[in-house]
Amino acid sequence: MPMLTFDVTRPIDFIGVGRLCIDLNANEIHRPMEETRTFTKYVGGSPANITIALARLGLKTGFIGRVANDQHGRFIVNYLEERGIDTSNVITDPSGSVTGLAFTEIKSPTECSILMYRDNVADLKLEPGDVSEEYIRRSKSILISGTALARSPSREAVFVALEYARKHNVVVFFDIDYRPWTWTSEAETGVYCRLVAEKSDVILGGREEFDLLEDLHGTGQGNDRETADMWFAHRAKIVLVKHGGDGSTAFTSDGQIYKGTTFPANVVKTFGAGDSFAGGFIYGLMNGWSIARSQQFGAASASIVVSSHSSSEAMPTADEIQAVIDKYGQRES
Ligand SMILES: Nc1ncnc2c1ncn2[C@@H]1O[C@H](COP(=O)(O)OP(=O)(O)OP(=O)(O)O)[C@@H](O)[C@H]1O
Ligand SMILES: O=C(O)C[C@@H](O)[C@H](O)C(=O)CO
Repeated sequence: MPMLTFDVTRPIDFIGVGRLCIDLNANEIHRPMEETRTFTKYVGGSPANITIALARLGLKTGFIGRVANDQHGRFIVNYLEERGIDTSNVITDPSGSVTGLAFTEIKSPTECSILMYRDNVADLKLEPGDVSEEYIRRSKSILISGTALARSPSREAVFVALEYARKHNVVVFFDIDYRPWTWTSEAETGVYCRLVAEKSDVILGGREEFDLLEDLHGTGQGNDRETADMWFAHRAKIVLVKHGGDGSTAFTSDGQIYKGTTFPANVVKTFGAGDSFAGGFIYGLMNGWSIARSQQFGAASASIVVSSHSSSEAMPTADEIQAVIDKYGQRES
């Protein structure tokens, strides 16, 4: 198995980069948004959720991002601090931007959708000058979310973070995290995500997301093996393709394939699955576990989060995840 090398002398385990937002999850589940009256507020944004997952698992985490200078921005920073996430590199944007909102509709356990409000959002105001080389140099790993590439100056800030990560041997996780709201076109998404994928050590995405990087327009028609080989020709050591309720497939640059199964869940909603999976999977890799065990840990974590109302708030502890694995057995295929 190709090992990722995490520098154990670094004081920070993991830094999330990009989106800090608010999720407003429908309280009246099994109803369309048109009939939904009340929502519960949680911290959201995929890289925020993954960082919260890893903090919950006990890693030393930090974040690089911008929040709006409003009550929601302060809610987010306070929440991260309560969770033990270092916010010294979270900047309050002074430009009058707003906090990104994700309204979630839970029509049925399988029919969920997200409605995002992302005009003039603070997270995309992140500037290259906000990214501290010293901060990144102190971390073992960083996570880039594809959505942070959707607009300048956040796009340039991501490339600066990548340069520092490469320079200081910081492991780069890239989650394609495609959200159509913030991009101008699929071609634009493909171009910028490819540039980051080429420089990343571990790439995570759904089949449709990888298709966008291969000019297949998110059809779900691409071939996982060919996808993996495309990125192994660059820098990647692990390519993980997520397949929803069908599990995931991990490819490693030494030619191995690992099929990850799912754990039983009382599904409330499907969103949050990818972020909780990523948290558990990254945690396993950072502990030096096998790919199969890391995938299993991610899948068990996801089974807990899809059975809950929130994404961030529901991120489980290592004991809670292990209890699921113990209950249902190893479920490796
Ligand atoms: N219905 C489910 N029941 C149990 N586990 C699930 C279910 N859906 C997803 N998972 C687990 O979560 C992992 C990631 O899910 P998925 O492929 O849906 O990610 P995603 O598309 O990034 O999710 P999201 O909806 O959060 O964007 C899967 O590989 C699986 O282990
Ligand atoms: O990533 C977002 O901005 C929304 C998330 O916080 C939400 O919980 C979700 O979609 C998770 O998949």
